[in-house]
Amino acid sequence: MRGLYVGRFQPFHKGHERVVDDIMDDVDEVVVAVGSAQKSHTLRNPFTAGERVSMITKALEDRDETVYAIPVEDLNRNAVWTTHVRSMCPPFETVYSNNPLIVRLFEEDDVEVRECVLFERDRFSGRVIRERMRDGGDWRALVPDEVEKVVDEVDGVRRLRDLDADDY
Ligand SMILES: Nc1ncnc2c1ncn2[C@@H]1O[C@H](COP(=O)(O)OP(=O)(O)OP(=O)(O)O)[C@@H](O)[C@H]1O
Ligand SMILES: NC(=O)c1ccc[n+]([C@@H]2O[C@H](COP(=O)(O)O)[C@@H](O)[C@H]2O)c1
Repeated sequence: MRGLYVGRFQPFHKGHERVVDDIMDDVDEVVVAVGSAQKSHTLRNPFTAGERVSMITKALEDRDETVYAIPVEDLNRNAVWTTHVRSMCPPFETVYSNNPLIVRLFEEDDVEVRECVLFERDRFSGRVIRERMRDGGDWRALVPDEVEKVVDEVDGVRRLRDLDADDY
């Protein structure tokens, strides 16, 4: 059985890692859909799809279960987005999400949706991490070591600081 977990993962953090580990208790393989794949180089979406795939693949490579990290671009038609996701991913039976739109779209498609338990959401949040990167706070403690390496490899903190605040 495969489970689908959708997010933007800007960046992939320890809260996401915990969710994937919880999903692995339920299913044999996890499909991580890297949403808004076309977006990068903005304050809300600083990292490319390839960089996010690299973060997820490396952070989870020591797990026994197979993880597929698949970029999925946004579509200007919510009504057919689930079909679009299916067309990009290996078959899955269950979706894990707290995003109300995603829950609704998959439930209308008769797919079982399960809630993700939030893990220290006040710290483990993409927004908090991006703000710390910009402001010089300690973001490194909030992401897996492998994600820290990918951010450093692409000089991600400097990229974020150079971005225009109006892009958020
Ligand atoms: N700390 C966390 N614990 C458990 N689930 C989380 C946590 N943070 C995010 N999630 C869940 O992971 C999914 C994907 O999250 P997403 O990529 O939007 O990260 P985020 O931290 O919410 O980022 P942002 O602050 O940029 O919106 C969502 O369903 C979200 O609810
Ligand atoms: N019509 C669409 O393209 C559509 C619909 C629902 C969710 N999504 C995407 O799913 C992802 C959900 O992730 P977040 O939980 O980070 O918002 C985002 O990338 C969002 O753009 C896209």
